[in-house]
Amino acid sequence: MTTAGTSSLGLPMTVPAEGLPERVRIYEVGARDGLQNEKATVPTEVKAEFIRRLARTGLEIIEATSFVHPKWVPQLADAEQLYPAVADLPVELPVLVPNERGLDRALALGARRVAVFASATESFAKANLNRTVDEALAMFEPVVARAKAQQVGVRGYLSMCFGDPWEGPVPIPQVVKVCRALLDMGCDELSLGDTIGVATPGHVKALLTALREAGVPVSVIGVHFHDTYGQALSNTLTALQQGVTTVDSSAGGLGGCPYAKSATGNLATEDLVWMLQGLGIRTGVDLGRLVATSVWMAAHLGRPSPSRTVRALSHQEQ
Ligand SMILES: CC(C)(COP(=O)([O-])OP(=O)([O-])OC[C@H]1O[C@@H](n2cnc3c(N)ncnc32)[C@H](O)[C@@H]1OP(=O)([O-])[O-])[C@@H](O)C(=O)NCCC(=O)NCCSC(=O)C[C@@](C)(O)CC(=O)[O-]
Repeated sequence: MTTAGTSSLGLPMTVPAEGLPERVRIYEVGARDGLQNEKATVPTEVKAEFIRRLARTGLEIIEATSFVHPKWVPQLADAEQLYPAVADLPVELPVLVPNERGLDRALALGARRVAVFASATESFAKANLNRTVDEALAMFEPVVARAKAQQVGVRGYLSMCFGDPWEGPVPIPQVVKVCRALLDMGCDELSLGDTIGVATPGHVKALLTALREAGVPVSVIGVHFHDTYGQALSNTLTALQQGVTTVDSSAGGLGGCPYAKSATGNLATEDLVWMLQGLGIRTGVDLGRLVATSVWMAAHLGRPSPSRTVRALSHQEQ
């Protein structure tokens, strides 16, 4: 590989190998996916400061919160207070909205990017949205239509794309069908969720191949891996080799889903940035600042970050 200077940490940077992108768009989900699962309530001001610090690392997309029913996700019940506290940051701040009620709440605060969240399996659709897969899609249709009419960007998450804790391995055609439905209703982009972290690289390649064959352009696909079996980075690399350039991750590896048994932390943004830097792929993120932010957040949560990179680099600094 050809070298292209050194990274901020003094590591040799390489030019991306053939078949890998020059830049990856990191979609940071720590403040939403990460914090939605915390047992102890995180004060709104701490969440706002977390998002401000994340914005100073160079991250350009920071999912802020969810406008869901507060009884379903009590940890994010402060969305009305949090969103205005960060709305003036010079970054994109998407929010989750499950239905028109959620969209109304988000639009009232000036949100410009929203995300609906579907499931590839009936069990998770019921557990997470109290709906069948089709009923959930019907609930999203007016949300997407109204958002698009106001030039608000819409992401379509799809959970349980690989395995489901109740149903086991998820057939690829079932996943492709819901992806198509989300795109056909007008979603601008998809995020393929390995909600419980059971995917492996071969499965990732097979799903991305099937989506390509079904006419889904890879440019609209993002990947969202959890690290239960330590496969999140391998899965990400496989996705990049298949042409994906949007990767979801969570600062410090925070995360999990309150409605999915065995969902563990997301791919840590630091681990992702470390790998991408080593591959010579640009992200715009300052890894040192990001590690400091996750160490700061971990202190508030009262436990160390599970991210290997956070642990390695924060030990180096001591
Ligand atoms: C979809 C619902 C609301 C259905 O929940 P439901 O109980 O069926 O709601 P409903 O439509 O029957 O309405 C019942 C009451 O809730 C109110 N209500 C209804 N909607 C809202 C709202 N938006 N905001 C505030 N209030 C709301 C509504 O107004 C009504 O109030 P009432 O008339 O009885 O006084 C519920 O199931 C819900 O909020 N679910 C959210 C679950 C969630 O947020 N899960 C985590 C996100 S998904 C995830 O983490 C996975 C992901 C994305 O990261 C990717 C991956 O890893 O796979």
